[in-house]
Amino acid sequence: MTTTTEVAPVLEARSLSAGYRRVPCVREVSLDVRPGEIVVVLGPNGAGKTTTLLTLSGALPSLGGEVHLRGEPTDAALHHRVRGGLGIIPEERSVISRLSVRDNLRIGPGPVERALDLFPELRPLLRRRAGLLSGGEQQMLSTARALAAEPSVLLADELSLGLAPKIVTRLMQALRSAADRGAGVLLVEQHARQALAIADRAYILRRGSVVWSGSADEARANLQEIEGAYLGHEAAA
Ligand SMILES: Nc1ncnc2c1ncn2[C@@H]1O[C@H](COP(=O)(O)OP(=O)(O)OP(=O)(O)O)[C@@H](O)[C@H]1O
Repeated sequence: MTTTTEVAPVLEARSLSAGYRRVPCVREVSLDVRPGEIVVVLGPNGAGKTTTLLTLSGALPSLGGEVHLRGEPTDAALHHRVRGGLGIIPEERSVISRLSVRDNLRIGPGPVERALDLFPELRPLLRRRAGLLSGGEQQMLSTARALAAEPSVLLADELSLGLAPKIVTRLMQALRSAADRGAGVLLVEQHARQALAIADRAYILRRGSVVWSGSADEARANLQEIEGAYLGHEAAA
């Protein structure tokens, strides 16, 4: 894994506030992601992880602070950010059920062949309707589609949700490889262990604020304390 603190961030939140109907549930969050690293955002249900990711992507407008992409402040909408090199794997699998695997890849932002090189498991499934795939296969399709565009920044939300450990390992490996090829990856996860196994750094969000940040090594070494202090249910805080 690379230590990249001397490299300029590809993605930065500076005192970012975000929420719904003008009511912030994320307050003054600052974080950054550098090329070649995986940064994981951990936190209990309702901590504001998805809201932060959606606001970084441009899918939700910010309610304060700034988002910087490759050093430039931006308030562009999601599709502009995607054209500028941002990739997103949203929480709800973004495959189109009635289309074949091939057509789902065709409408993606990158070449179909590159997606298939990244996930050869999809080759025998090309003619199948995406709605008939297993959850793991659908997540591979979403991930392949996003990675085929070789994004310089990739945002992934709860990639592991409801999936078997073997598939999760496969997906995490694909993110690690993308980072090793130079992408900055921001991964939102509820399950700390598997995400920390491939991450370089971590932030913990609780009630809309960053309550801990450090290296993934540090987080792994203190996981029990961190889980006890920060990753319990919001209601129990
Ligand atoms: N579309 C929405 N409209 C209004 N409030 C919302 C909406 N989506 C989320 N919220 C609220 O915003 C807060 C933060 O939610 P968010 O989904 O960002 O948390 P999270 O950390 O991603 O949790 P989870 O792991 O459950 O997805 C919560 O209080 C949630 O109820």
